Amino acid sequence: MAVIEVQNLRKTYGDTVAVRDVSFTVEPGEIFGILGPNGAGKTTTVESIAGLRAPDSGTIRVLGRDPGDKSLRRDVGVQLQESQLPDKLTVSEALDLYASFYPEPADWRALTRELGLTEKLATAYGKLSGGQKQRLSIALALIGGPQIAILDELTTGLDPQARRDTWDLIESVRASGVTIVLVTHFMEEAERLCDRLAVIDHGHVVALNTPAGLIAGLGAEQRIRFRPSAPIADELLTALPEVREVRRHGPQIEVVGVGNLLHAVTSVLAVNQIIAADLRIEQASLDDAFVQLTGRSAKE
Ligand SMILES: Nc1ncnc2c1ncn2[C@@H]1O[C@H](COP(=O)(O)OP(=O)(O)OP(=O)(O)O)[C@@H](O)[C@H]1O
Repeated sequence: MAVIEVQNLRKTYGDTVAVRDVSFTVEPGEIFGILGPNGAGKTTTVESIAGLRAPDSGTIRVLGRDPGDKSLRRDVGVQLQESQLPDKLTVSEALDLYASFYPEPADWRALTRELGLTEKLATAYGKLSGGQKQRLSIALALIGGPQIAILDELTTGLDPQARRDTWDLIESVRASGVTIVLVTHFMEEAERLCDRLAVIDHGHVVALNTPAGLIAGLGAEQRIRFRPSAPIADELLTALPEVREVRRHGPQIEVVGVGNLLHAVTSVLAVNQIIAADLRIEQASLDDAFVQLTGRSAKE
């Protein structure tokens, strides 16, 4: 059974339609990504799932319950974009306070270790850097030992090393059985972490698939370049259904095509006892898929 079901969600703020018509389900134990350009409606969608916004229409079920159901506070951990704590509260005080809300809190010392916050336990919230505040808000989302964690712009403001550490943490949280909903605009993050992604644009789901499925759905061309160890006739390659074009660049051959191009080309070479030296492959990325779907780059 799906742990989150969103059906025809719609939410407006005055004249602004933030979410027009969004539907998707999240399965137990998956890392589900919500990807989209600025203002696409991602935060409004996850805030509605977290019970923080009342939809104008549509239905949401979280663990089979209404998002407003108080019993969900224990089961759903939320890290939102702009969580604010009192400036004078120290990191350890904040963790103690949040842990006290839950009957079986997670071991926050282990969490802070994984998040690189151990040295900041005595530091006041107001004195933390943006990245440290971000890491604390992730720890606070996980402290209740939730079944579902909703993380909005998880690694924004983190340096590349901290971002990678956070990815490792998210993977270990998932390995412990937690379902994760991740709002992101980092393609690398989406590709590395997410099992499935909903791409949201102008308040609609424009694609719903695995990262690999989104890329394959482009029907995008791939290019393979190599130097054959012996002469090869173009016809041997152009006869393959995957191959669209063969170009020659001096000793190098460039093959342009679709589908499982690499397998098709290397099989023909093997049959003809030709070795492909200096083989390079250029493939479409999730970024390409995103641009094709939304007409914009995620970084804009
Ligand atoms: N509280 C609010 N009052 C009025 N308009 C809002 C409010 N919150 C969001 N909006 C508007 O609703 C639309 C969707 O916003 P939302 O924050 O859900 O998008 P988003 O995809 O999360 O964007 P971002 O990536 O920039 O955070 C935007 O046009 C935004 O300006």
